Amino acid sequence: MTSGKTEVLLVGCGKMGGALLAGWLKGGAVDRAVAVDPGPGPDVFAGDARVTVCRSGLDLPAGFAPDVVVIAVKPQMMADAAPVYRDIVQRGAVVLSIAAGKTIAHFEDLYGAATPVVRAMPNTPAAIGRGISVAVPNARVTPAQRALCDRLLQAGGAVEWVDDEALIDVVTATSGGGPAYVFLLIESLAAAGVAAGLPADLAMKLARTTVSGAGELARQSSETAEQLRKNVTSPNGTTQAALGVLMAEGGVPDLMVRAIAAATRRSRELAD
Ligand SMILES: NC(=O)C1=CN([C@@H]2O[C@H](COP(=O)(O)OP(=O)(O)OC[C@H]3O[C@@H](n4cnc5c(N)ncnc54)[C@H](O)[C@@H]3O)[C@@H](O)[C@H]2O)C=CC1
Ligand SMILES: O=C(O)[C@@H]1CCC=N1
Repeated sequence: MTSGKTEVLLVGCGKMGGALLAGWLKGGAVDRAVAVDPGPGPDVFAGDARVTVCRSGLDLPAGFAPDVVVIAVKPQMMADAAPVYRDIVQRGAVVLSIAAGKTIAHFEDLYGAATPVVRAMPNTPAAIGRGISVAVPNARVTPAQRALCDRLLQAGGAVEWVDDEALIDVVTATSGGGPAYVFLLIESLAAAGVAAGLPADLAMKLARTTVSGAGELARQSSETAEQLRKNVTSPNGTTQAALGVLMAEGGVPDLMVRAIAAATRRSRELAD
């Protein structure tokens, strides 16, 4: 922090890092950001005077001492991307990682055991301020650093903090990847409508509007999801006929358990 200003180093400015940066700039959470990415991701921010784009971590502006280093590269790129920031982290920055699987211990090994690290898992609705993140700090994170990370994550929507890092793998499986499951629902609903005879554009409009409308209703309503489902389901009606298929053994509830277990396992594998 320079005279009360918040300075961020963003490592990886792709879909998730870019969405977060857009939110920080829009909400004024960040006064200066240096975005490092060898690809075109940060180019859309080049016209913003608060943003400096670097193609490599070796080209950082001289004397740059950010308050926080946000790690937003793919876990598979971590070994290439992250080590170069050791000096800058050791100057006092908190590390905020949103990478799937990579543990707090991974960053302590990389940057030193005394490094303050927050491991967080956001999701892509952060791009419209409607995401949700879950974060866990290590013991080195000061209250001010935690508050800073909270502000940065809040630019993308809601934030929850937990103490048990193992939960982050399950969060990754549930809300991190969750938007993809919902988009698959839209795709599947539209394709099934087409298979049953609807024109493709009408089927997609019905699927997209129904899923987003139901999502908004779930957000605004005080009723449980189960009750909202029952409100649609007339006894012995059409929805009940469909749910008899979707909720049968091996149907959506069972599939979801298997899907979340598979993603959680994968998150744990990505730790290495
Ligand atoms: N996409 C999603 O829904 C979510 C992704 N994440 C996590 O966010 C991280 C990034 O994922 P995405 O944004 O989806 O991927 P992405 O591929 O869109 O972005 C990654 C960016 O890193 C850049 N990059 C590659 N090597 C680099 C290096 N050496 N230095 C700096 N930048 C480098 C790439 O050019 C790319 O722009 C991953 O660790 C992922 O687990 C977390 C939550 C949700
Ligand atoms: O698929 C992934 O590995 C990342 C983490 C959660 C969403 N995307």
